[in-house]
Amino acid sequence: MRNLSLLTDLYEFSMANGFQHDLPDTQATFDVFYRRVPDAGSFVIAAGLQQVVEALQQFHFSSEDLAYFKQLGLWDADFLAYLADFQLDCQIQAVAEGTPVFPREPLLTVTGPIAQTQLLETLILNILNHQSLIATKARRLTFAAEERPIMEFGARRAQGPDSAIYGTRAAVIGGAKSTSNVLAAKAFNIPAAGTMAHSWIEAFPDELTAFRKWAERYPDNSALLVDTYDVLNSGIPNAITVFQELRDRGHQPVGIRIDSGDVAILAQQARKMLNAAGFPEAKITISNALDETIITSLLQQGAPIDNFGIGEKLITSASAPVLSGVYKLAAIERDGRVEPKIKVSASREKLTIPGKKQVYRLYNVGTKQAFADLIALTNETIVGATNLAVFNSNPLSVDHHHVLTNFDARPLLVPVTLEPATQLSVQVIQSTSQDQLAELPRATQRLVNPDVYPVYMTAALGQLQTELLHQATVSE
Ligand SMILES: Nc1ncnc2c1ncn2[C@@H]1O[C@H](COP(=O)(O)OP(=O)(O)OP(=O)(O)O)[C@@H](O)[C@H]1O
Ligand SMILES: O=P(O)(O)OC[C@H]1O[C@H](OP(=O)(O)OP(=O)(O)O)[C@H](O)[C@@H]1O
Ligand SMILES: O=C(O)c1cccnc1
Repeated sequence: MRNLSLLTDLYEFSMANGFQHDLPDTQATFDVFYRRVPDAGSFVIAAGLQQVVEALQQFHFSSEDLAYFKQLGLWDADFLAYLADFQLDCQIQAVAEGTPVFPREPLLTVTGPIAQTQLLETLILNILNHQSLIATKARRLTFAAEERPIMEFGARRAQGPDSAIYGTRAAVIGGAKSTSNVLAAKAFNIPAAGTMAHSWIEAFPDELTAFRKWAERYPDNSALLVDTYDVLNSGIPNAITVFQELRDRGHQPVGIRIDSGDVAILAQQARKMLNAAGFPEAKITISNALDETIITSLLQQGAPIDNFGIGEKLITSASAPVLSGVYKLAAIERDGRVEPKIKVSASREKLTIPGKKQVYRLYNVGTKQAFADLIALTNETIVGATNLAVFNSNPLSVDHHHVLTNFDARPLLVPVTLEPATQLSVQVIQSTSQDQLAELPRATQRLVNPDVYPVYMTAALGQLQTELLHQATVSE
């Protein structure tokens, strides 16, 4: 496992050095949250916690790191000695991977000595922002595909090895069923899947020979790529010939892949031809720069597609390539006294929510129907109450005050162990993610103009935010 402890911005070290001197014995709590959902969706699928845990388990500085720091000449000997003996002493709380999370609510919190918590900012954001972005994109694609299987095909177009490997992991959390990426398949125990490239077809004297050679070698994995020359006049007729030969030898043909042209029309024609030839069970896979808009359109056109192969638009989240998750100071603590902190900015949207917090998912009583989330201070007790006054957590909201009645509340942030522990498989994460999505109002999940899901703050938290905002603006 790599040590990623230097994968950070220089200023984190510079601040940590200063904190060691100027704020000794000070604990801090930072929150990770985001403000805007990529692709104008309504939620993000949280992903990457496992890799955060692994990075933190490894967090230390080697003798080469220390030699490099010395050479930089920026920090004093005390701080270098502190880094040499570095022992991470932070507590992490986080939502489970695969949880749909909404703007402004913390999906991970870090509490510990302020120098340490500051040092972790960039690394934690790097991991969570990437995987959550790709998991969210995969969820959109899965929604568009109406749960038809998606094969992740993006390794060749990902932005380098890490984004291919961890992007694939995130894609499966978001709903992809298999991957062509062998390293990711092995690392995360994901089904490895694939068909063939055009080069296979081109390398033989003709298409029929290429299909036959493939079927001889892989009689039970005969997904044939039919668009190298002419889908309707050559690709499908040749595939049918080979499927008949396979059946005569006692094998079940898998299907075809179409990778160019008007894939709705070609899939319709292909379905008719395969059915007429006695292969109604042969699957049709489509690929070629697919995204959720194209998939929605293809299904609206009635294209009889069984599987989607999706590469570049998934692995790079091409239409929305950034998730701007942030890491903001929520509180500091000294001599047992907690001091909540707020960041006021010229843009009201960027006002942070102060204090040590918990996030609750609220359900209609006795049901699994979630109707809102609630951010509360950790020292508040949230039970299914009648008449709980709350504030909208969106500083731009107009309907600021609400009263909630009769709900069940489930806390989302749970303690995360940094001790070695059994990992959940990505398939289990995918399936619990789907269960959690099923709890949300369906209209929050649609791809275009989804309903806004309310995220409230308790009255105590709302008042704290208002007070701190007032103090900060008065003291300016
Ligand atoms: N019926 C359709 N409706 C909507 N989008 C489609 C349809 N058929 C294909 N597309 C999409 O349109 C885009 C362009 O398709 P086209 O076949 O022109 O691709 P291309 O990459 O230019 O062709 P080629 O792969 O042969 O070079 C692709 O993203 C493809 O998935
Ligand atoms: O378009 P994407 O969503 O990224 O899906 C992956 C693409 O990668 C392959 O094309 P490529 O031209 O690289 O190789 P090929 O010869 O196998 O078609 C495949 O045929 C898809 O078109
Ligand atoms: O197996 C496939 O069909 C495949 C793999 C990667 C990229 N495009 C297609």
